[in-house]
Amino acid sequence: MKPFIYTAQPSRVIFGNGALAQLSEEINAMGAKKALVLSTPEQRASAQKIADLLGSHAVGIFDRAVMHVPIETAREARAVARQLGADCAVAIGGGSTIGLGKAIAMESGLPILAIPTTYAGSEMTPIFGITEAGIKKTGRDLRVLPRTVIYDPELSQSLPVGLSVTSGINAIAHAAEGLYAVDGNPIMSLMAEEGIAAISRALPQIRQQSDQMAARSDALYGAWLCGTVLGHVGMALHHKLCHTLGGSFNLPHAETHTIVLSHALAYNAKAAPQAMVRIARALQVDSAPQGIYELALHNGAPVALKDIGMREQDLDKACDIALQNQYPNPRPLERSALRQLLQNAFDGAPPQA
Ligand SMILES: NC(=O)C1=CN([C@@H]2O[C@H](COP(=O)(O)OP(=O)(O)OC[C@H]3O[C@@H](n4cnc5c(N)ncnc54)[C@H](OP(=O)(O)O)[C@@H]3O)[C@@H](O)[C@H]2O)C=CC1
Ligand SMILES: O=C(O)/C=C\C(=O)CC(=O)O
Repeated sequence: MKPFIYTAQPSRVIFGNGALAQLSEEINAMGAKKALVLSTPEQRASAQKIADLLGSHAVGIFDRAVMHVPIETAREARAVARQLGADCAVAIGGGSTIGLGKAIAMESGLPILAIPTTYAGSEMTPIFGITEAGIKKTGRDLRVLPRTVIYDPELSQSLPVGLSVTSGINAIAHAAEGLYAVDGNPIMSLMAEEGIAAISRALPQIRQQSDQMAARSDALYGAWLCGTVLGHVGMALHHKLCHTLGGSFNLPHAETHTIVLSHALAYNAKAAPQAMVRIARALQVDSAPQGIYELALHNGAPVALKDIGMREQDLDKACDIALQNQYPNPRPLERSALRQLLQNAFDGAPPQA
């Protein structure tokens, strides 16, 4: 066993069908009495349901969360929280809404209770992201780690199948990179392998029948595990590429992760053989990169960057940005191999080692 350091992060998880019924009890346990409920405009009805459940312990709803937390939205939400005297934020939705809660917490220290309905995993991490003047900055701060997380699979039943598949592969990406993280540890590796297995068996079932509760439960369980890995260990090439493509070329988050992952794993395969064995074992396939590619392909997810808005003439620029600011990665970053990786991802070609 290699030496390692493991620092557990404090968060309380309530998991199960109907777990939302415990919301008021959990808000009381946090010592909060004035919750500000957060959502996207489209999920306003869910936010209203939360406010109704909280009754006099809800002071308002802020329903303007959008992807990547623009600083203007963060400022607006912070001001509303202050005006209403909120003493906690309840975020229902995906990474965009939970990210807005984090932007409030970062300034005010308000505790967050998160109710995730996608598989992105932000609820389990102390990572925040804020976008200012077109540049997204991310960082880690324990103040933004949600205090309590309620995972209720019933709430994810309405997540469309396409989004469920790409969001699930977004979660798998956290676990896959966690398995070769420079600061990895055996606990996170156990969670990573179990998380990949749970999500990869759930996605084909969700595709067949999107409201199948056992599969929704497996997927959310996997998302919890994979999000925990993201929160505890450092990510590498795959996440860097996705942030570059999302941040500089405005590509959609989960779809970008879905397309890039098989290629990033192929790039790292020879340098991280143990991680590849564990990913393949979790997927029940022979090859980790090919297994991820087929998981996307067979479940109707996009496999080519050209199909989600990337322009071929921007691939060189994307490669240059991804090479800036060196970061730990199992295989050193080599320009020509990285450029080929991006070309393969652009074309939708199968991953090549
Ligand atoms: N800080 C961290 O640790 C992490 C941050 N992130 C960040 O989070 C964002 C991505 O998170 P992600 O969850 O993929 O994106 P969103 O939160 O934007 O959600 C993705 C989509 O899911 C839809 N959706 C969510 N819940 C439901 C539901 N119950 N029923 C129907 N549709 C639903 C949303 O619809 P609608 O718009 O209609 O609400 C939206 O179109 C990115 O900005 C990413 O950088 C991601 C992972 C970790
Ligand atoms: O960009 C952020 O807000 C922070 C982390 C992530 O998005 C993780 C990911 O790329 O899925």
